[in-house]
Amino acid sequence: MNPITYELIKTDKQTGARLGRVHTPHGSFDTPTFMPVGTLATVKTMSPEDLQSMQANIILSNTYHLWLRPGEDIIREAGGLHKFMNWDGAILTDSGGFQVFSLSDMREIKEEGVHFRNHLNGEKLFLSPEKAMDIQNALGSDIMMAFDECPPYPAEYNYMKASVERTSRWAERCLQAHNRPYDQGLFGIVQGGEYEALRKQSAEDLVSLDFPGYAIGGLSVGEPKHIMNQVLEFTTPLLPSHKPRYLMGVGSPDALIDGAIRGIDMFDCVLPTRIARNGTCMTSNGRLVVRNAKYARDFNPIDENCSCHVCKNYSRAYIRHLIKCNETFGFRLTTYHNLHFLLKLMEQVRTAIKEDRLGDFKESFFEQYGLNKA
Ligand SMILES: N#Cc1ccc(CCNc2nc3cc4nc(N)[nH]c(=O)c4cc3[nH]2)cc1
Ligand SMILES: [Zn+2]
Repeated sequence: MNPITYELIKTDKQTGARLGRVHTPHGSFDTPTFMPVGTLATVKTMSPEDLQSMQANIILSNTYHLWLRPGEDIIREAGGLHKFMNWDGAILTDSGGFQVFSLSDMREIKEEGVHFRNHLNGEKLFLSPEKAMDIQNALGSDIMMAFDECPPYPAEYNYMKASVERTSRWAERCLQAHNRPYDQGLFGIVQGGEYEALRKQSAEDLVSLDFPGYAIGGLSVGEPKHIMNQVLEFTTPLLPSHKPRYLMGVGSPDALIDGAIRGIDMFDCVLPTRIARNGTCMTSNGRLVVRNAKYARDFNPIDENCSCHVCKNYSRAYIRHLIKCNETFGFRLTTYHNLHFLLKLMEQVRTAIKEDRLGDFKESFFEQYGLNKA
């Protein structure tokens, strides 16, 4: 039994977008979809009930962070991450590769794994493909990510080539070490930077290992938007059409639409939750910085086109007041709205695919959101 299966329902006649459905041991979800990020076993300020009410059905958590705090043994003893955080939807865990490279200094990449310092206390640590799999097995996530290197942008061709080849060897080691193939899915992560030949090499290496799904890594690392779109255009066709494709770290409305158009099924990003905590909201008319003084007496909802309970019951003036006073409830309200906004956007994208009009939807959304039509 393959724990993670994908059903391709239809493709959009106007673009390369696809409507699908992913099945996991903790439920199924329609794609394209957005996955809220819950790095430390919580989507910051959201309860599982909040997430259910906005119809989130898969969230992310993180191997590196949970390994450091509270440690995978405690989560294993709790019966796994679902029990520990009281979430019965699907969970995808990132493998820690990206966090090691983005959070800690004194990194030393060797064939066996990465030596680095704990970003919290400076102690020396070592993470390998095998260790990353052990931790994710203890967490019991439904979808695990292979341990990879996410090189910086830009990176020299020769460096990137060596890195891709090592990431492919690490992916094979992850498959060997993955001891719960019957109730956890392991996704390979395609690397290769902006280089078409290396993306091809990475995709071919990983497709030959027959993972149940594939992530496109090494993007959303500071490259210009058109580079990301180009990489997607020549990478997604290299991946099997009957398996899910996950673009890591992408979460702005325009990038979600552009990614879906290029055949991506799953997205995650801390953007909606992070900007919410500094009082910035996503709305159908673009970003709204609700902490600005101009909203002090504005008793309208964050977004008059939004049906979420925050927009039905609370005003910009009230939310601004809470944020200015650093009241946690204020962050709950902006976070709930932002996540609902992206989940609703993906529902609109799925409907547009159903009706073969995603290209038209992009035009009208970009127009109203105030985006150029790049
Ligand atoms: N606010 C905010 C905000 C903060 C960070 C980001 C960039 C996130 N980008 C990103 N996450 C990633 C995770 C990844 N994980 C792994 N294992 N491999 C990747 O190549 C990878 C690439 C990523 N690129 C975007 C918005
Ligand atoms: Zn709302």
